[in-house]
Amino acid sequence: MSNNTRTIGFIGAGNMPQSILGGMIKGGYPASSIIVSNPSRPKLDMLEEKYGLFTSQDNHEIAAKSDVIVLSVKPQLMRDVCEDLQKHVPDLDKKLIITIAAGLRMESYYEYFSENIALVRVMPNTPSLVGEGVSGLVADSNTTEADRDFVTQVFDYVGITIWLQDEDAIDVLGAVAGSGPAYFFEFMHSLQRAAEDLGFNSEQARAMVQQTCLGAAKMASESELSLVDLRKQVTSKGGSTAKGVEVYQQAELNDISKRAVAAAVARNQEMAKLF
Ligand SMILES: NC(=O)C1=CN([C@@H]2O[C@H](COP(=O)(O)OP(=O)(O)OC[C@H]3O[C@@H](n4cnc5c(N)ncnc54)[C@H](OP(=O)(O)O)[C@@H]3O)[C@@H](O)[C@H]2O)C=CC1
Ligand SMILES: O=C(O)[C@@H]1CCC=N1
Repeated sequence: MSNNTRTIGFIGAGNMPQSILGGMIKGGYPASSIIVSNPSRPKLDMLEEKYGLFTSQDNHEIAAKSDVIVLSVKPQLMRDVCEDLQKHVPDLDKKLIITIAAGLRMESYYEYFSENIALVRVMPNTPSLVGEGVSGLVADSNTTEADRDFVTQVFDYVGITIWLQDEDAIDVLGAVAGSGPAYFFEFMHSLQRAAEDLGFNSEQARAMVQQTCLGAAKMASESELSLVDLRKQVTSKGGSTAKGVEVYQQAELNDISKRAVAAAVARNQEMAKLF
């Protein structure tokens, strides 16, 4: 990729930017072109030590040094952080701005900065750290094709990229894939606890759950069969799996997933109005 390396500066060093930049470096993006700011030192010290990144507690310094700024703070802090950058950092409309915040609409960023910024909204997820992320992307009309190619390349390093037509779709992708790892961890933990209740120690219980999950995900991604057919392959007629699956079906798993996604979409829409 490196015919297209730009200095990329993360504003905020929390879980999500750590997953993205860790995955980028693993994938071969030069660590010397990744810089990070954060108010407190511990995460910055870790990033310096682990990857040799340039870091600063000063958002202005990182934004000024960047060709591409990745806004990586919580939605409720975004207005303050952006308005402060707008006041102190020159030429923001000559840089590419990426935001990974959930919910907040592009029109909010035009309000914080100006309507001239080139903006891409990305909704990533934490498996980016291990190169298995999902990133939904929407760009505004101020971005160039080269900008969009750059963003695709960056997020291809950390998983799959899905360009979307509009911001409503990014809210839905966020509620399925952005939040999704938490749903799977919740489910895996419940299965772990079920094994523990029946006598397994937590180490064995976790090992069998996580390996089963990994195996199932790998089969799903390598198979041409539908998820329903893959499930049927495990479910012997008159056997034990049918009994277990029946319990999930009777508990209306489809409805539970539908309600979970709808609740997360609603919160994204709410955050767009609140902050
Ligand atoms: N986590 C996830 O799975 C996903 C998160 N996102 C989005 O990513 C964004 C970041 O989330 P996440 O990384 O999980 O959050 P975290 O809570 O892990 O991290 C937030 C970070 O922001 C830092 N911070 C606080 N104030 C400022 C400031 N004024 N300037 C710069 N940095 C600041 C905090 O620093 P300190 O430690 O010093 O307080 C902290 O390191 C959010 O907008 C979220 O919507 C999107 C998709 C998935
Ligand atoms: O919980 C959140 O708001 C963020 C967005 C998707 C995952 N984490």
